[in-house]
Amino acid sequence: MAILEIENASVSFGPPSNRTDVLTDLNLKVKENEFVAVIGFSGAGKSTLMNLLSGLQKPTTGDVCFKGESVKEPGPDLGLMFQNYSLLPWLSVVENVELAIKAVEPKIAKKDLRERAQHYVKMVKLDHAFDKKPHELSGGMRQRASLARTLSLDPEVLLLDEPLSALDALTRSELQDQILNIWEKDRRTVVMITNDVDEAVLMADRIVPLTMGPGATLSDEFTVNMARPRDRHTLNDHPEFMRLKSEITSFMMGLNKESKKLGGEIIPMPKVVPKSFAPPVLAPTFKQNPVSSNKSA
Ligand SMILES: Nc1ncnc2c1ncn2[C@@H]1O[C@H](COP(=O)(O)OP(=O)(O)OP(=O)(O)O)[C@@H](O)[C@H]1O
Repeated sequence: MAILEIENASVSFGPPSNRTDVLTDLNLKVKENEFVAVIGFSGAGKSTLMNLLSGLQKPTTGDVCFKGESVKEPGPDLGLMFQNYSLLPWLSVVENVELAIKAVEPKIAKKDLRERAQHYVKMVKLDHAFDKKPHELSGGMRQRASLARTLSLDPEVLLLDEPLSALDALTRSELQDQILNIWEKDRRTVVMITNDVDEAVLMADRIVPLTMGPGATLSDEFTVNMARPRDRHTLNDHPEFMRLKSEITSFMMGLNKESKKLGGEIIPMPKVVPKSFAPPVLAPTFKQNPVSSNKSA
């Protein structure tokens, strides 16, 4: 049975007279302990999809179910890590995590609260930055703090919205490994949004492409039949990795071409002719150069 399921869902914004259909006919079944990557272009509706899964966004039609029950609102079982960290700037790393824990366990004792928060901060290897405020952290450290905060809710499903998008290649690899370690050790279920094909093949069991918007939908998935742990250093010699990478990349490029063909309506611009481009004539403000005036004399 699926732990998380989207059934024929769509999401539209705006009044009927000016409606934007962002997602249409979505169907997805995520099994317990699975790692599913959703891959899509910028603006396709990836964050809207994550909001839908987490209960932050209600479907316009259809349903989203967690363990067979309709998801009505966000809750600790579905832990969403946002793309833009969203840490509170006046709180330290450990206090940001404490705030999340207190939201689900308001009566937790102060000592337990600190211990629990520290446990998650250590898990993402930020021990050296317990008391630092977000502005004192690098982008990668903020991503880690944000991940620690999501993990501290102890969610059954981790919903990661492009968690590594703002990172340089080295930090990105390091955090990919940390997410995989946490997933493997705690056997959680993960749905991760990414726009990086290599990352999706390295990390996921299944990769589901999101087509281009408006009215984006999930297309047929790619199954990653590669044993774990996957060694990033030898991936480029792995025939299955190369095959999948090439197939997914061609598929995504095909989507891009298709959407350019469809979205080609050209709106004619009104013919506006400026009166004049000539600069205004200004009165001379400089004195005549005495040397040149001597020469001409
Ligand atoms: N609350 C809203 N009201 C109206 N339109 C919205 C709303 N939220 C999202 N949209 C529109 O839905 C579309 C998809 O947005 P979304 O943020 O889900 O895309 P995305 O794939 O996550 O983009 P990116 O990769 O750039 O973050 C965009 O055209 C956006 O303008």
